[in-house]
Formats: sequence, structure tokens, C-alpha cells
Amino acid sequence: MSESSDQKVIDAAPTTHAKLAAWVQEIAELTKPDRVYWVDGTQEENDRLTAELVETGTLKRLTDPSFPNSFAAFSDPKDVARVEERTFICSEDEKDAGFTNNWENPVKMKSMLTGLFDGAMRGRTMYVIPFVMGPLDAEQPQYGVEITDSAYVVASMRIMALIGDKVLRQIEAEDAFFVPALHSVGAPLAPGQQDVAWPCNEDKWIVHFPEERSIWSYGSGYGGNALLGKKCYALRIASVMARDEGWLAEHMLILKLTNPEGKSYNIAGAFPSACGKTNLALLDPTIEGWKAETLGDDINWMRIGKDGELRGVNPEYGLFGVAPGTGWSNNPNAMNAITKGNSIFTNVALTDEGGVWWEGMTDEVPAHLTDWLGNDWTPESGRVAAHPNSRFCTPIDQVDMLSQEYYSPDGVEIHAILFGGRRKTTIPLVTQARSWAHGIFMGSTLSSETTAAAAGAVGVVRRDPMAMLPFIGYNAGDYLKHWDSIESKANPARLPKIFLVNWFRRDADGGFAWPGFGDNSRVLKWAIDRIEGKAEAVETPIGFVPTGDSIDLTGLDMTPADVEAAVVVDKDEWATELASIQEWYAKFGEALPASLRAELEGLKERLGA
Ligand SMILES: Nc1nc2c(ncn2[C@@H]2O[C@H](COP(=O)(O)OP(=O)(O)OP(=O)(O)O)[C@@H](O)[C@H]2O)c(=O)[nH]1
Ligand SMILES: O=C([O-])CC(=O)C(=O)O
Ligand SMILES: [Mn+2]
Repeated sequence: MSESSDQKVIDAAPTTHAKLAAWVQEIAELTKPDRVYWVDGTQEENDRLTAELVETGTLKRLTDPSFPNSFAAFSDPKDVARVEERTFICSEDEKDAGFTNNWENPVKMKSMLTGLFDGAMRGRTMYVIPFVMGPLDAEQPQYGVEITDSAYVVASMRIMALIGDKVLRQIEAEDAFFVPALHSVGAPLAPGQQDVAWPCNEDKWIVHFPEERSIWSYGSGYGGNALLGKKCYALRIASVMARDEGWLAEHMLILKLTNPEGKSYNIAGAFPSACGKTNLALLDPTIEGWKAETLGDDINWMRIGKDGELRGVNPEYGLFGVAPGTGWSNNPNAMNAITKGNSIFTNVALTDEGGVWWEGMTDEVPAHLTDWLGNDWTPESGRVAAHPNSRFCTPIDQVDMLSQEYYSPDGVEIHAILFGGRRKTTIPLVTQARSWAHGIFMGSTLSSETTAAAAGAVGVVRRDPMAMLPFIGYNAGDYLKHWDSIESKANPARLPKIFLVNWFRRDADGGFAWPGFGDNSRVLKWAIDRIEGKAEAVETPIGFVPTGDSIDLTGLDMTPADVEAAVVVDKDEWATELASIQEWYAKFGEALPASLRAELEGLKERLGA
């Protein structure tokens, strides 16, 4: 790019925000795109960009009228999930990244990345996306600007966040701080070079500079690696802001439940990726008289309200949900939202009617599909048609059960917190914590079998504190201290009650010990009744579990004995678990809060170990 065309970029910056104009200019000079384009966020613009993406082969327009105004994308088979080994927290001091994060010296990292980004956008358009996470009318709106060379990212960001002119005008009016989030697929085009449908680079870097509150992402176009408002900003960077400002940025769903008497409760739930947040957030209760409403399905920003209560806000505008396992029989609310259209599907299978399909969507399996790799597929193929981490990206306001309070700028009071993981054994269906500190202990020792949401082996048990292991933007010991400190900052009488849940425990025959999905409403009913002092429980060494007949089984083909089996605390399993927890805690060293050390001692004593 010549000097004069660089100059054109500078002159064209349609913003009065000096820092933003300067940053865009600096990045344009570094990455050397053919064009710089400021995203306005309008429907016309989106129609144009998606039409271009269809033209270039990145998107396929769905022609089945069940999926109006929707598109399918197919990624490079090597770019299908978050890449945790390639994710870095580059704090100035290595100690501030802690043992759960990859770290590199920020000056060294910047200089390496600057080399990678030099010319990285050649032959492409550089898009500038002003966005806000959470309500634009929040007391302190959380702004960001993503620069990307992927139009697929622009179209997806438009679903996941409020973007464009409206946000830019407010950033300018307030001369506000914004998180600079730089993204490139890392695939510059030489003059005349033919583009591919999913450009990316084998070399991937997802890098966060917490002190500067900035993000540099290189080489991937997929999900949390590329839609930088989500995991990179709303969790990793926001967790650092939250530590500094006394709030919490968490990987949680938020669900509002109203009992037959008309009393409402807001429940937040932290489960690791692909462990049931979106499904619970769109719960269809199977018990009479209970109503569920959605507030959020992946991220919860919690602040302490003026009466000392914890208040949660969902900072996202869309769902980026795991497709496989989301179906008409177990999650009709999600399916209804998806089939209203305006969605982008990635790595699902295509039907012969020009629609999409994935394992579990319908009970009847189509006779013929084109799988996510573009191959012919039949039920006899012996392989999955959709990638296990294939996703639907759908506007949240298409969810019929969306709560009006979703739009409330100061969120909702949180009455209960669930920590949950995917464990075949050991962890009961539900356990109530003995106290706030014990609840933090449960969260800090949360464990789950790994899933396809991140690259790497699937099914390995790993500790995942508060389901935030891949998302804590600072030292995990300091993170637990921060959680511990909430008790003294909040009104103790208004603190949420904490429960550990496990929808994935297996029975003696290897099947699920609990039907899950809509029937999870029965477990939530027990939890709410516990808050009200109405439900029976048994005290075990690990906390309070339901008695066999305290869970409402009306209409279910289950007996109280089945419930007892689903909540049993097995001595041998817990001996193994305790050893594993001790091993986990040892990794924190001095950084572990004293209250959690005391909780561990208490558990040991109660287990007679
Ligand atoms: N057995 C069982 N499976 C469930 C239940 N809830 C969800 N699942 C399955 O778990 C998988 C992932 O569920 P999601 O709700 O998409 O998980 P998530 O936590 O929102 O995932 P991320 O978007 O990656 O953070 C799907 O395949 C579901 O079918 C349940 O209650 N029981
Ligand atoms: O970030 C992503 O790619 C999807 C997601 O919600 C998760 O993995 O928790
Ligand atoms: Mn998630």
C-alpha cells in the first residue's frame, strides 16, 4: 500500500474520538489492508456483507423456509474450537497470570505479534466494529472496538453484541474508554490470489494484555477465538476489571423461575463449556405451575447492589450455542428461537432441502445429508454429520421466553448460584453448600470431563474453578480471594445460596441417572424450596442432598430410590476425589485463601480421612 492510500485511510476516519482514530490509523498502517470500512450496524449493511460472503463461498444461504434469512458456514477442519494452548495472559508480572494461564512478557509478545500483524490484512478489507457489551444505557457502559479482516466475524458480532454507529456516537459523546480488540485471520492475499472459503493460519495466538485491557487475536476465525466481545473481553479482560472494581465477570447462565404462588427467583449457573448452560437457560419446566424465563446463557456480570444484593446482567445480545444435542424434543425453546431465522450456523450438516441438521435436532434422522466437511452422509456412514462443537448464532430477542428484565440496565438480583460439571461418578445430582465459604469451596474445586468446545482430548476430568479455568484473566488464587471477599462486601442476608449440580451422573447400567433438560426444573424447585426452608435434605460430609421423596417426580417414570441413587455419596469415590482436590489445591500454594484451606480441612474431617 502506498503512502497516499495510507493517508486516505487516516482522512476517512469517521470519528471525532481522537484515540480511536489514532488506533485505527496505526493498525491500518501495520496490517496494510486494501480498504478500511467502519461498520454501521444497519440491516442494509448486513445484507450486503452476507451477500458478499455467499459470493465468496464463506456462507451458504439456507433455502429451506424453516430457516429464514439464515446462513451456514464451514470452517477449516483445523479451526473448530477455542485454542487454550494458544491463549495468553500477558500481564506485566508473570505472577499476575498465575499457574492456570500461559504467560509471556508483554513487550516481547507485542513485538512478536507486531511482526505477525505486519501486512496480515493485505488484499483484504479491515472492518472497524464499535460495540458495547451489556446495555447501552448502563451506568457505566462497557465499550469495545474490534478491528477484524473477517466479514464473517462482523456478521456474527452483529448477532452477539450491539454494534455500529449508535455505539460509536455514544463512545464519542462520552469520550469513553473502549477495549481495543484486534483480530486477523492471518491470511493475507497476494495480488490476484484466489481466496479460500475459511481463511485462517496454522499459527494461532489469542493474547490479552490485562493492564492495558487490550486483545490481539491472530490466526483463527472461530467462536471465542475471533468474536472478541465474548470470552476475550466479557470474561478474560472483564474479570480483571471486575477484580479492580469489586464486581464479578462469570461464565454463567441466568434463569428466572416463578413458582405457582407467583414468587420469582433468579438463578445463575456456572457450568464449563458444552455442559448445559444454554439448555438450562432455555428450560421448559416439566412441573405444574412453574414458569421459566431466560436472562442469559453464557456470561453474567454481577455487581453488588445498593442493598448489598448481588445483581446479574447478561452482556450479550445473542446465543452462540452448541448445536448437537439441541433438539425439538429436549429444547423446543431453543429450536423456536433458531427457526425464526436471522442465524448463522457453523459446521453443522446441510439437508437436501437447503436447511441444516445436527445430531439430536430431530428424533428422525434424515436419510441423506451433506456433512460439515462437505461429504455425502447417510445414517449408515458411521460418523457424525455435524462437528461436535458446531454452533448456532441467533439473536437472543428471538427467544420467546426472554425475560423483560433482560433489558434492565442494572440487572436482576441473583438468589441462587449453581456450580455444575460433567461427571460420570462421585458428584451427586445436587448438593447444597453448608455456607457461602463452603459454596466457594465447591466452585473452586468444580470438575468436569473435557468437551469438544476446546481443542484437545475429550472426556478427561479436569478441575475448572467456577467453570472459568480458560477465562480467568489473572492469577487464579487472586480470583478465589476475590470471590471470598464478596461475602464481606455484600449483605450476608441477601447472598445467593450455592448448590453443586451434576446432570451427567451415570447409573449402574451406564445410562444417565437423571433425565435432565426440562426435568432439571424439579431439581431447581428443590433448591428454591431449600431457600424457603421447605424441602427435606440429608446432611452428608459434602453438603446437603435431597431425600428420595423431596424431589417432585410427578409424571416421571422414577422412584425415590432412583433419586437416592443419583445423590449417593460414595465413600471410596470420595477418597479418590479428596486426593484429587488436595492435589489441585497444592497448585495454588500460598495464593489459596485461608477460608478455602479451612473448608478442605473440614471436608477431610467430615469424610473421616
Ligand atoms: N444428559 C444431559 N445432557 C445435557 C443436559 N443439558 C445439556 N446437555 C447436553 O450438553 C451439551 C451442551 O449443552 P449446552 O447447553 O449447549 O452447553 P453450554 O454450557 O451452554 O456450552 P458453551 O456454549 O460451550 O458454554 C449438549 O449436547 C446438550 O445436549 C442435561 O440436563 N442432561
Ligand atoms: O467461546 C466459544 O467458542 C463458545 C463458548 O461459549 C465456550 O466455549 O464456552
Ligand atoms: Mn460458553
